[in-house]
Amino acid sequence: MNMRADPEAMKTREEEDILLDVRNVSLAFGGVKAITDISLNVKQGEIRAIIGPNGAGKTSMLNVINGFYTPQEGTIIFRGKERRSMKPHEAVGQGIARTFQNVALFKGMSTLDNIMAGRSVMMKRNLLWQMLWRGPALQEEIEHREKVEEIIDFLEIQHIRRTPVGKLPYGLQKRVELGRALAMEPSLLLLDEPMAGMNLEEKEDMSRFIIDVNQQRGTTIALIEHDMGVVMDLSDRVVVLDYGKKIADGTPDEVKNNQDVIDAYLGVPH
Ligand SMILES: Nc1ncnc2c1ncn2[C@@H]1O[C@H](COP(=O)(O)OP(=O)(O)OP(=O)(O)O)[C@@H](O)[C@H]1O
Repeated sequence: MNMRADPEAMKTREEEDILLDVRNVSLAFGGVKAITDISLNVKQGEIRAIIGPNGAGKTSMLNVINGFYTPQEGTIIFRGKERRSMKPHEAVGQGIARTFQNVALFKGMSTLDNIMAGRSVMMKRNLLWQMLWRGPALQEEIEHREKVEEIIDFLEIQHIRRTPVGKLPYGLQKRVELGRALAMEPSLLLLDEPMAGMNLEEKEDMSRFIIDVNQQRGTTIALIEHDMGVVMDLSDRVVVLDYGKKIADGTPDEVKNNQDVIDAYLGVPH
């Protein structure tokens, strides 16, 4: 049978490609509608951007995806399974990790320990287990440390491994935060404004690492970013929100030339 000619087979293949499917989600805080009936999906292996003017609902959407907020309406299907409510720590267990708009690291701890802290969510052995069975627990810790070292090499931050992160320039702090999220080995990595507050050189470095994470580690990425140049360069597909609604969804070129998007950014009333 010619698979190309079979619409059902093609549909199934497309569904298999979808890692995250957000369907008709609405979220309100009291009377404030942060998200109104938004559907979007993230395909396996892509870099997906969520953009829009201030207050458009981007962060709310990221918080819905990672389980921090439970929407009043709609469904979320991740890796083919529907879920309605989930705690953020469960998101990590399911393979979703994120970074934050303002760096959220343990400032007094070293780079190494911060990334190790990300890894600790994956450690199976609890304290009692470690006391009773030192051998296997030690072996497990060695394996986790090897993974952390691999991330430190990958992000080229060997030279700051012992430095307390509070003493690092902002761009490097953001890179350590990326490392901590990678330590969770996510299948979906959420980045909330990864370039915020960075200078041009730091932005170029971060862009390169995001592409490397995607291409070399095969991690699917969904990101919020205000820097349009970065978004258009990095993303495979872009969804545009405005006043909590989806106004466009497509390739960077399609979105760039969409009149609703141009109007939203220029502040044209609609
Ligand atoms: N916890 C909350 N309580 C009440 N209202 C909220 C809350 N979080 C967001 N909102 C409101 O929901 C709307 C969408 O906010 P959100 O932060 O998701 O937008 P955003 O696109 O991420 O904006 P920005 O680019 O400024 O970060 C705004 O009107 C905001 O005031």
